[in-house]
Amino acid sequence: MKQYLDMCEYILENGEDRDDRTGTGTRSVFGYQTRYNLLDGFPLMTTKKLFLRPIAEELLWFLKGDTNIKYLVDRNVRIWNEWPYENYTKSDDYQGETLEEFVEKIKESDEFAAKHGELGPVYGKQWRDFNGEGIDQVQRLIDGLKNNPFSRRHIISAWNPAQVDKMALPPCHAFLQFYVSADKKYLSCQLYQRSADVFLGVPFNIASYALMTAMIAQVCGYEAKEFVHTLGDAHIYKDHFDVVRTQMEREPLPLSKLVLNKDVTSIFDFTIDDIKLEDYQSHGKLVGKVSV
Ligand SMILES: Nc1nc(=O)c2c([nH]1)NC[C@@H]1CN(c3ccc(C(=O)N[C@@H](CCC(=O)O)C(=O)O)cc3)CN21
Ligand SMILES: O=c1ccn([C@H]2C[C@H](O)[C@@H](COP(=O)(O)O)O2)c(=O)[nH]1
Repeated sequence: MKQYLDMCEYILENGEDRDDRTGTGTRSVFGYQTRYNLLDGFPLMTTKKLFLRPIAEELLWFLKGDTNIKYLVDRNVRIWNEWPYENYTKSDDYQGETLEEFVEKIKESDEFAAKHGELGPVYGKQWRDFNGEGIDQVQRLIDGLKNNPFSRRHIISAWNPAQVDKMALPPCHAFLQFYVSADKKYLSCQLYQRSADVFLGVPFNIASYALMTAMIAQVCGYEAKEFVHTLGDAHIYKDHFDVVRTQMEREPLPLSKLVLNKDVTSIFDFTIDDIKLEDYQSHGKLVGKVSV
């Protein structure tokens, strides 16, 4: 995934240093596009070790229309915990619990999770029930891809101006479009991501949408071809500069292969056991702090 490393280099060399909402500070460029040919292999980063499981669990959580971290916490996926915790520390119920203690309470109590594990109407809600009006964008997408492949309206939007204020974090990967090849063999996907944490978030986002494209392709009778990733504010947090430079010194390795259970015919029927990665090779893990 040389494209990704080239992007890191481009940002470090050409970006402007800016303050940001989290207070960490970033180096950032506006507008950058990378393309991943899914026929070459599955684009899970090879220059640092990642696991597909949390990424796949998060995608299944979106597809369920779920917006409470309990589903993720129950499966030991930690990536969304900081945001409800932030809100909890500001609530009347807060008794000085650490993040770990908070997560333990989410796991143990449905009631606590219902009250404090909600992220608001984030991705899953907008995908499956846009604006709370029963509009299932995923189902419409699937129907459209099957029945009207050459439509230019194969869109999913997580960006909902009427509800962004109610979300713990407004959607970053916000606008998706799909495209069927002229011979009706291949499906491609483009994502517009308004804000991109290039070290932590972007490797997750690439793998997540590559996986989603493969799942949608399977249930619609296509083969996944290309993922086009278009970024708005593409930034590297200051406290990631060193790990990113380390990563840039590493040679990309051959890509892994995604294997989906071929018996699944509805996008809503996939489970984690239907999603397997083969021949994943990577360099060692690289750790960076997540800015909240
Ligand atoms: N600043 C920031 N960056 C993000 O990427 C981000 C947010 N905020 N807020 C919402 C979500 C949460 N995301 C996250 C959060 C944490 C990791 C992370 O820590 N990844 C580790 C592995 C974690 C694990 O496997 O449990 C990594 O090595 O990539 C990744 C994406 C992506 N998003
Ligand atoms: O899927 C995701 C979700 C979030 N991010 C990053 C991008 C930014 O660094 C933060 C969000 O902060 P905003 O101030 O709302 O832009 O999270 C990501 O890269 N991928």
